[in-house]
Amino acid sequence: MSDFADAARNGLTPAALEEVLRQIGAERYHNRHPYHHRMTAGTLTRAELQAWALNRYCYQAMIPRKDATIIARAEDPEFRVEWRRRIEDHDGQTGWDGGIARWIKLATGLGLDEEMVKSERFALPATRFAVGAYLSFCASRSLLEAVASSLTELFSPVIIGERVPAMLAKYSYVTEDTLAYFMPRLTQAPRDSDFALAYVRKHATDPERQQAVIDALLFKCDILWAMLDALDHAYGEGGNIPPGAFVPEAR
Ligand SMILES: O=C(O)c1cc(C(=O)O)c2c(n1)C(=O)C(=O)c1cc(C(=O)O)[nH]c1-2
Repeated sequence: MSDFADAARNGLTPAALEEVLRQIGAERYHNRHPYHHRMTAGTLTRAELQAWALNRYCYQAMIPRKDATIIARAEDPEFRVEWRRRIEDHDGQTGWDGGIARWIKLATGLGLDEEMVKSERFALPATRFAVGAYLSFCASRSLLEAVASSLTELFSPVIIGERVPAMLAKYSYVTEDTLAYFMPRLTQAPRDSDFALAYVRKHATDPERQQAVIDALLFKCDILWAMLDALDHAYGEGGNIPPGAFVPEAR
């Protein structure tokens, strides 16, 4: 395992930088997390799947606000035109005909109450902190770091490809309709990450900026990892549900 602490020490070519970023994904993306492994093995309880959907809703709902923050900081109109498609993907044209609405469908398909999920009141404390940390990272760091932090999306088709077939095969109550969120992501995520990767390759021109990009991706992997750690701790066997967080009906 690498720590990537001084990976850009001597300066990297764009291709070498991309290689480091892909290595980070291979080593640290949340498809390596035990919670994900249990999901694809078919051994999560229905309560654990519900808790995952409920908590991930907070992440999904924050994404367009994060992207609006990035747009607000971008001076290049061509960049803004490209980036605003991300907001449309999640909000749709009416607010409730895009990705956020499809995530609600996933949550209700697993048996959760729509208003309860939307309220975000029953998410884990760590989910809230992780989501807030991602938002404030993108508001306070350089535009380059904010763009780089989205690069986990390079790897999301991999995790979606593991998750969707396994969920359909292993959980009798999960239907294709329930998982409709993920189909558009398979084309949206590569489109978005191709643009973000080209931007990073072009603008990370010295060792300091290259290291900042590397650290931004590490940070983002930590955000996603921390969210699954928190689910495991709360809802895994012998888990501790924090006061105020979602309590499944039958455990
Ligand atoms: O299903 C997943 O595991 C997964 C991961 C990620 C990611 O890697 O950040 C995103 C998504 N899904 C996703 O659906 C999504 O819209 C998204 C936006 C972003 C981002 O950082 O801007 N990541 C992700």
